[in-house]
Amino acid sequence: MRLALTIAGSDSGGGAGIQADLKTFSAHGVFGMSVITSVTAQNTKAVIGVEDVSPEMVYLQIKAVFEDLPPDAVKIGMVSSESIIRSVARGLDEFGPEKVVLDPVMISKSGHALLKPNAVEALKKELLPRCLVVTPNIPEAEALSGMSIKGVEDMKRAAERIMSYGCRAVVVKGGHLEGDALDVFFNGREFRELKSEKICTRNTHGTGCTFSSAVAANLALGYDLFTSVRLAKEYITVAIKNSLNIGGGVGPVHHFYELYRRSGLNV
Ligand SMILES: Nc1ncnc2c1ncn2[C@@H]1O[C@H](COP(=O)(O)OP(=O)(O)OP(=O)(O)O)[C@@H](O)[C@H]1O
Ligand SMILES: Cc1ncc(COP(=O)(O)O)c(N)n1
Repeated sequence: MRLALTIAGSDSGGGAGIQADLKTFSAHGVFGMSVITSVTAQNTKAVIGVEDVSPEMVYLQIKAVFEDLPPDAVKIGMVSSESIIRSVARGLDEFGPEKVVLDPVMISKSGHALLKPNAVEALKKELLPRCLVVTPNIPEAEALSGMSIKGVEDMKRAAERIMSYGCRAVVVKGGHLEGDALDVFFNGREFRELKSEKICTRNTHGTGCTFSSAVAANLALGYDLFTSVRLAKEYITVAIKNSLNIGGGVGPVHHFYELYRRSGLNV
């Protein structure tokens, strides 16, 4: 059995964060483990409360997992504050996982800040250099690169700037731009574009969390980095196509559709 760890925030509504990550790991047949950085009270409509876990407790969860169940890949999502970022960096340094995927979560789909504005610099300095791949959406890539992004050429320039912080690859996700859902992969040598048709739905809660944890699951399964990203793009596209119209706001993507379909169960 391959093992994957998510270090992220809890979403009580089950659509994003830790909950989306664990569902994604299970759908890939990978054993999922979690380090909870923050507890959010949220649903499809809003985030109504956020309480951070103490930095020491974040570190202890990492230690407990690595000392007994060393993961084959790690995904990092919401890390909220500078002190939590430092605890995660301490854990990564101590246990040295090679395959780390960072989804630099900043703002929820419902518009709530999930990263303190003064923590962006810590994210760049402390976490980017310790990651194999970073997967920002357009606003996150703008914040990390300090440039505005209007199209694919800007996505490529931003990816180059983000690489300069020391990660080994970047995927700039284009879900927030008009037109096709086009993502740009850059590994410092070549750019590759991953394109799918834009699916017309408002139910896209948790797309970024799901995409990055699918990349981590594929890395844990032993695929190379670009194959892991390409398979994750296929996974998120099916998950959005079958997203769930539940709740009164932005509904979640559907993780088990492909699994159910293959096993002949009705969904
Ligand atoms: N409507 C859509 N149709 C098809 N693919 C989409 C759609 N929206 C997003 N995607 C794809 O989903 C993945 C996640 O991209 P997105 O830009 O939504 O991330 P995100 O904003 O970080 O998500 P989140 O809001 O959950 O943090 C990317 O591969 C993107 O191309
Ligand atoms: C705990 C947590 N982590 C990440 C997101 C981002 O997901 P989205 O942008 O789809 O709201 C979220 N809403 N909550």
